[in-house]
Parts: sequence; structure tokens; C-alpha cells
Amino acid sequence: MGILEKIAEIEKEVARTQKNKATEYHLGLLKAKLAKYRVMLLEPTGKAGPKVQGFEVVRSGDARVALIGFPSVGKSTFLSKATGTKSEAANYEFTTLTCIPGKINYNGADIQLLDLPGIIEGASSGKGRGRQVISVAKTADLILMMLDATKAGNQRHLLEKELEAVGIRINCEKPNIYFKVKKGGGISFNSTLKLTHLSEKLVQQLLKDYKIHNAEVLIREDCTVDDFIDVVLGNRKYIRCLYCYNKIDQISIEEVDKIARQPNTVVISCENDLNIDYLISQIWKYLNLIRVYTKKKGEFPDFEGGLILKNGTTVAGVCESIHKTLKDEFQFALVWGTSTKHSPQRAGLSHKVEDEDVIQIVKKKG
Ligand SMILES: Nc1nc2c(ncn2[C@@H]2O[C@H](COP(=O)(O)OP(=O)(O)OP(=O)(O)O)[C@@H](O)[C@H]2O)c(=O)[nH]1
Ligand SMILES: [K+]
Ligand SMILES: [Mg+2]
Repeated sequence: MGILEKIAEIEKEVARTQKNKATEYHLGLLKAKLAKYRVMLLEPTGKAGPKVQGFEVVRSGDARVALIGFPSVGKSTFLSKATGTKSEAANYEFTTLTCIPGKINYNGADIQLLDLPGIIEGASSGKGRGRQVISVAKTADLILMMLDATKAGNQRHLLEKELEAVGIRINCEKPNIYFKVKKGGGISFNSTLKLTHLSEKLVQQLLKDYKIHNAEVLIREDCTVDDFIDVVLGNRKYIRCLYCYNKIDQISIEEVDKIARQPNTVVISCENDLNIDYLISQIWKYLNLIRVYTKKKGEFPDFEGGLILKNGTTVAGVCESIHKTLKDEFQFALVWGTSTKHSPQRAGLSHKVEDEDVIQIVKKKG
């Protein structure tokens, strides 16, 4: 039996099994098996699957955004609008067959936007170019899921399932679990709170299934079996996702209003140029980037330039992004902006900078 058939068998069994306290344990084991087979399917060890040309786009700029969606929702139309790079658009499915990069310049940041072929249900198990598309999505800092506002229903849910199946976790945090494989000593299991989905026995069994006999497990939230498997497999990607409904020129204002109220959602019309700028500002927001400016003593900051950094970056990170050795020469920083109580304020390497801060690095003498 091939892996795909095995997966189908187990999925059938999961569907057949009633969900209740008595079957939780059994379901947990089935899910572990499923996860294992999916990994085998996606990351074959040894012989790699056939390489499809046109998907190896070099990462460039400050962040990468991948356009994911069903065929003909308007991905290429949006890329052409937002980046000035032309990507063929037409009213038939699978117009786009490779990965087409474009560049958005916003707030001084270069954002790489990737247009991709449409994916269909079953993409994660190899339908169409689904696997190539989804593996590009895995490298993105943000997934822009484009949907057709005229096609209601569960398209969003179907796409989410395809992403889930390859280990992408959208809009959620990594589970708060400490897990470390050890050389000996058996399984040491601890939790900081009462668990309602997991037990020590189930954890032992799951780990045995993965042939892990020595490990330290510390569970710090009331996580599910799936969360635990995610941490054990360790190859999960936690990526933010912004849902974008295109073609709102085709539906009523009441319908637009209803869609727009969903969480993490933006509505647009590429055809009528509606809300495109707002979408780009949301992309920036979801990327969670900040821009800070550096200045030299006695000079004005360079407001044209500026550094694009991840939100949460410290003064140490600012030094690193200016020059490799700057941290060694660092004495203190003067910071102007919202991250300080008064401006300027002296700050050390661990001070967290904020969007639009101005920073002057003062070096040690000598
Ligand atoms: N009414 C309307 N049509 C649109 C809009 N945006 C794109 N279209 C049309 O939708 C069709 C598909 O657009 P594409 O940009 O090729 O869609 P795609 O998602 O890239 O499609 P594939 O590459 O085949 O997956 C084209 O005929 C576009 O002109 C919009 O805002 N409103
Ligand atoms: K198309
Ligand atoms: Mg296209």
C-alpha cells in the first residue's frame, strides 16, 4: 500500500471514530500516524521528488509575502497592480504556472510579493502544482490568502486545511511546550497545569510511536494532542495569514460589509481599484516590521534611509544590522521616540526600539 492510501485509510478511521473521552487516546495515536505519513510524503528522504522548474525564486528585500488561492481569484492581477511587475492574468484557470516575484516598496521597506499558481483541493497531497506552491508558502513571512468574494462557502476553510496538512500553522503561536530528546534517562514528563487533552500515558505512547525513548517534556499550557505532535515533529511553521477577498465589485454592499467583518480580513477590487492601498498597509502591519533611523552626532537623521527591522528588535539588533563589529565598540545609545520616557534617553544594548525611533550609537573611546 502506498503512503497516500495509508493516509486515506487512517483518515477514514478517524472520521468513523466517534469523538469522546473514551476514544480520545485512540484518536491521538491515529493522528500521530497521520502526521508521520504526511511528513514522509512531503519530505522524502533519499530520492527527491521530481523538481518542477520555475519555483526557485531568490529571497530578496526585507520580507516575503506569498499569494495563495484557488485559480482565477485575481492573484496575478493583484501582483501586477501592486508591484508594477507584469504577471499574465486571464479568465481561465491555471494561467500562472510558476512563481513570479514582484516588489512592493512601502514605508522604506522592500517587500517581496510572490505570485503563484492557483491551488486546488488535494494540493498538499500532490494535486496540480500544489506541493511546489505550498513549499514556497512555507518560506514566506506572511501568507496573503486571496479569495473570490463572489464565491461564498468554505473556500477559506479548504485552503486552510491544505496548509495545515503540510505543517503550516496560521495565525497561532507555537505551543508552549518544552521538548528535548535526550541520550538516556527515559521520558521525564512534567506539566505546570492540569491537562484536559493529554496525559502522561498518552505522551509516553505517542513518543514510543515516534521511537523516542528518552526525552524531557514540560507542558506549560493546556495543549491538544495535535499541538504536542507539532512540537515533537518540530518542522512546523507558524506563519501569519491575511485573508483578502477580491472582486467585491461583483457583490452587494451588504455582502461586502459582512465579509469585511471577519477577522484578519481585507476586501478589495483589483478591477475597480478599491482598497488596494489599504491592503498594502495591512500587509505591512501583519509583517510586524518597524522602521528606525540612525543619526550621527550633530547631524540630522537620514529620514530617507532608515533600517527595516522585526518588531521587538533591541539596540543590539540595530548595531548588528549596521555593522558586524559595532556591538563590540558600543558604549551607549541615545534614543529619541516612543520607546523612551524622554528624548533623548541613554539606552543599553537590551533596550527595545520602536517604530520611527531615532538612534545615535556612541562608541567607546580609544
Ligand atoms: N470583476 C473582477 N474581476 C477581476 C478582478 N480581479 C481580477 N479579475 C479577473 O479575474 C480573472 C482571473 O484573474 P487572474 O489574475 O488571472 O487570477 P489568478 O488568481 O492569477 O489565476 P491563476 O493564475 O489561473 O490561478 C481575470 O479575468 C481578471 O480580469 C476584480 O477585482 N473584479
Ligand atoms: K486565471
Ligand atoms: Mg495567476
